[in-house]
Amino acid sequence: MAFNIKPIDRLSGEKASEHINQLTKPLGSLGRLESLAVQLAEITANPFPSVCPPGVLVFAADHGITEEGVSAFPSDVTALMAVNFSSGGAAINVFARMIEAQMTVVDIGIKGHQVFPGVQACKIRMGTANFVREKAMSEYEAEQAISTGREQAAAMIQSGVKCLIPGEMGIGNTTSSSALLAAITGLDVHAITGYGTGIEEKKKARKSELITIALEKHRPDKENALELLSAVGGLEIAGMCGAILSAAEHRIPILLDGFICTAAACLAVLISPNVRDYLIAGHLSEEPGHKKALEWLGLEPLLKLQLRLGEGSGAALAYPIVKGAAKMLCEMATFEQAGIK
Ligand SMILES: O=C(O)c1ccc[n+]([C@@H]2O[C@H](COP(=O)([O-])O)[C@@H](O)[C@H]2O)c1
Ligand SMILES: Cc1cc2nc[nH]c2cc1C
Repeated sequence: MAFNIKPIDRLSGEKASEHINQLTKPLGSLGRLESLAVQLAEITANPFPSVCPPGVLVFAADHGITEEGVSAFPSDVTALMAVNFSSGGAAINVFARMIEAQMTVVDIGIKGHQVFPGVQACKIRMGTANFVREKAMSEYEAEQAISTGREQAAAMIQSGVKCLIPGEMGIGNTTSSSALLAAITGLDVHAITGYGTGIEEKKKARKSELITIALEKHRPDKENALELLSAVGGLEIAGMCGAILSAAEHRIPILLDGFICTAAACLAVLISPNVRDYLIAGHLSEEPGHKKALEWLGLEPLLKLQLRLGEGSGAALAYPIVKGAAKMLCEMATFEQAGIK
């Protein structure tokens, strides 16, 4: 599993930066939009980048750990939401239409034999195993899920997508993401574990306890993404990790969503550290571990809207800001063009 991710192109960034300084506005007056535009130039190796059209790629899978009562919802909701994605009624369908995004939904490990119309059928297995009892999946399955994500993103990019928005759906996946991040960052499990879909205090305490037990049991190497995914991961998290790596390989910016998506990005950075510079944090989720994950990556979120939905929703909402940064760089007049001395 080799990924060829080049460093971002500083020269294109410098050219973009010089151009921004000649545009008809006080120097630096577009604030973070300016550094974002420079980052887009560096990612794409083009001083005049475009992020249109965006592509939303949603991975859905189930989690064996739900047997332990770690979510406010039963795991059947993952399949029910896959049907909702098919019929266009989920929040991400609405936001994807709003930003004129291409959208693909991938069943990478939903429990059961149901086939979802319009959803890519790429099941690696029928949900993960309960990771407090046994490993969530084999390293081979983790690798297969990463490859699936890579292929799905490559297909989207092939069809013209210029900005990747990875999304997910998976009841129980905040437990998996907290376990992954506790292992990666070495931070206290309690500080990284939250209410997910909205569990009560007692359930949250049990959730932290289960994560601690699982990490003690499997002791994954904190720098080995495959070991981490195999021990306490999720199939949709592995899929997003592969999609993120693929976008970086193709010099396509990646707009991150919430907690689970950011956990996948941390794994991608473990696999190939250059990925970090291709990431843009769309928003800050209510899940407390998200702030820690963004700090680990060194990223500052664009929006803070108290979202905790997932699906790629927060990233889709942040997309117009990213598009605004690229459009400003490409379309504003310079002082010379406008005849202003
Ligand atoms: O994106 C986030 O930050 C986020 C935070 C909390 C929950 N979620 C979504 O809720 C589900 C996981 O929550 P839970 O409580 O079942 O672990 C999953 O489908 C995620 O998409 C997503
Ligand atoms: C209804 C519902 C929709 C979701 N979308 C992402 N995670 C979700 C969790 C639930 C429970």
